[in-house]
Amino acid sequence: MSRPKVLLLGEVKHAHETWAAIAQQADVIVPQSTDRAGFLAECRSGALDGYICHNGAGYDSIDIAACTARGIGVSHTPHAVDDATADLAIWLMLGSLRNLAVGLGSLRAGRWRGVDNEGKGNLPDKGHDPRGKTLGILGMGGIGRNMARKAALAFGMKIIYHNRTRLAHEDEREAGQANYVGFEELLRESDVLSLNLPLNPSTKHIISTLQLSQTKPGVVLVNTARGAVIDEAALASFLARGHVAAVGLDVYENEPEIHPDLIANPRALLVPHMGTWTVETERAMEEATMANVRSALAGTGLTSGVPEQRGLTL
Ligand SMILES: O=CC(=O)O
Repeated sequence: MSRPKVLLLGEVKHAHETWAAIAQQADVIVPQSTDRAGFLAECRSGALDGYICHNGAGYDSIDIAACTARGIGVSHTPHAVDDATADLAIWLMLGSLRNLAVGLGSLRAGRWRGVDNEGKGNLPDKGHDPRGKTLGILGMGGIGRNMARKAALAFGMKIIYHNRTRLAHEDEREAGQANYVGFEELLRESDVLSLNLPLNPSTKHIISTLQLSQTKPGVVLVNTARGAVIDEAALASFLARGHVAAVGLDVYENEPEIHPDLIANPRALLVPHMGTWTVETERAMEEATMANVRSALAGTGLTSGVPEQRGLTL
């Protein structure tokens, strides 16, 4: 029997031993093409068949329906990213509540807290403490729950959430005594609104003009999920008008482009998609990806297949 083939896209940065074990079992193919057409031709030559093991929690870059139709199983790395992404969401939340983007930017421009040596300029608005505020979480998967727990335990926040399905009582308790609410109530009641849901056709622009107009004046918005769950132009306009007091963003609709009004707005705390950018988390993600590769090679399917394919034999 011929050896299975494993196509490697990108490079292994941490999990070298696991990768070496895979290379003993399978022929590793590293694509040589430098453009899309060439790459597709290489895939057609037989390398891509069977499984796609994606190194990432979000898999909006993969057409799952097309894969399912062709019998291709797809995996992702859901749990490995939870801590690091939730940590960044907390950081963005605290930084936005405290108007830190203003201070960070002005300090480097030689203006202490926004004011230069001659006293010109404006002090940033005073920030707000998280304690006692309501954190609304849209999307209560692993990252949402992790953030909820930290926000409740460490910062004394009250947690409400909306999700496609309500969590079990025990899971709500562990997620900082989170209270399930309807979508509109979430918009109305949140002092901080954090987006922690996957991007797919039904969540694209789930936050747009209508939804933003239902939020509390002075709301703080945090997004570590995917840029396109928010209508970025609508967000920039609500921020410019001050209805949204501040935003903390790690993700954007057209990365690496960012809406110019967000770049220009000192109340936008902006990070270039670094939610999982830690040594430990990158390693855990690679290991999770390779666990899927090894399980597929062993003929036992995927260890963390995407939810859309749950129950299918692929
Ligand atoms: O954005 C990061 C991921 O989807 O894992």
